[in-house]
Amino acid sequence: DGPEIPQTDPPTVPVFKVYPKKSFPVGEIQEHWGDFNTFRMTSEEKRHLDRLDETMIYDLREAAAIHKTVRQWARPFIKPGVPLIDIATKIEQKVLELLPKDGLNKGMAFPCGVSLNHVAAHYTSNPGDKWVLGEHDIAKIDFGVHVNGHIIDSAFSVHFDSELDPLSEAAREATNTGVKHCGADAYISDIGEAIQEVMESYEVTLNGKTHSVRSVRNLSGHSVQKYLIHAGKSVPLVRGGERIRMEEGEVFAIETFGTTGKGFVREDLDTSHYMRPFDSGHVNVRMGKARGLLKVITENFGTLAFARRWLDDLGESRYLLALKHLVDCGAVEPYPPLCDVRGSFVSQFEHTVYLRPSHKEVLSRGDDY
Ligand SMILES: O=S(=O)(c1cccs1)N(Cc1ccc(F)cc1)Cc1ncn[nH]1
Ligand SMILES: [Mn+2]
Ligand SMILES: [Mn+2]
Ligand SMILES: [Mn+2]
Repeated sequence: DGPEIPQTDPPTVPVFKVYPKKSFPVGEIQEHWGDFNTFRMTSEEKRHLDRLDETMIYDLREAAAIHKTVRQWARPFIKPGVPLIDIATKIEQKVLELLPKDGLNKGMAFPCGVSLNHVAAHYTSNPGDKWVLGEHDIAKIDFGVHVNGHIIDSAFSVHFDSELDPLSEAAREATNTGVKHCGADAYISDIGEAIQEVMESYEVTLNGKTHSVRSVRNLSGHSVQKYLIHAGKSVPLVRGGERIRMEEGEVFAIETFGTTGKGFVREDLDTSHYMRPFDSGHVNVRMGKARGLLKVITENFGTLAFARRWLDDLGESRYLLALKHLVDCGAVEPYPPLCDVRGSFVSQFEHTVYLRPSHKEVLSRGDDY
């Protein structure tokens, strides 16, 4: 590591050169939820355990520093009249510049989603998408950054009509409540209940009609592991979840979605997000072009999610039939946009939280959200 290099405006210096010897900013430290956890804040043994996983915490903080730098830089051009494809590609390109991109060691963990209005998640422009952000829209900007497979998954909502303020505020506060209720040994069902209570305490009036904000009941936060964006535990947004506990050492993406619609999302519109199953092992694909495409996907994305347009960036063309074949034979999983009813509006905020032995660290906390 040479001497630290000050970040430029606009940011162009890879973040590991700005912070020498892994002195990346520390995320927001919170105590674990529950008075059954007070022993953690004091015990020497727990602080000792904190120090054991140095590489992971530094990788997460580096990825978080990049997420925060990029979303601050991007905010001025997330405005009405800007094509959605430009928002997604500019954010992705800036992430790759600040890492910098290094094969499967440093990169995007999944595509930059730009989901509008009743579309809650998993929408990003496919090649040729001409859609433009509108002044009455609410956009969910959701992107992932990883360093050595350690993923920061964080998202925020952008809107322009002040009528939508309570809808955005509801998700922001519900997510912060979820984050606050995280802790080693905390029940994920208790978190869901706390989230729903805050979310549904908000109401929003649109075109003279007042709605109580609802939690989307079939979306959830999720545990995260190395190179695996959803690691098996889901954190519900409503009461009545399973009595499953969070555990020390786990990383969670805590995300909440508020809606003026049904509070239930279905898959709709064209798929743009894809990901190989983590446990897929070797799949023998008969169709030649599909076999070649699977090789490109495995080499460039591994078990991380990718966008259809990223295949074009790699020089692939006329790949849709081969991609469909890979989906049909289970070699690649599609993640279509998740939509509430048309005409409804959905908001989202998301943070990545690390349950360290002595404290929890809200890695993606910035001074924006
Ligand atoms: O809805 S999920 O599939 C999920 C699975 C189990 C519990 S939540 N998903 C993980 C994911 C899947 C595919 C992607 F391309 C990107 C992410 C949550 C999420 N999407 C965006 N941010 N966080
Ligand atoms: Mn403390
Ligand atoms: Mn996300
Ligand atoms: Mn997530």
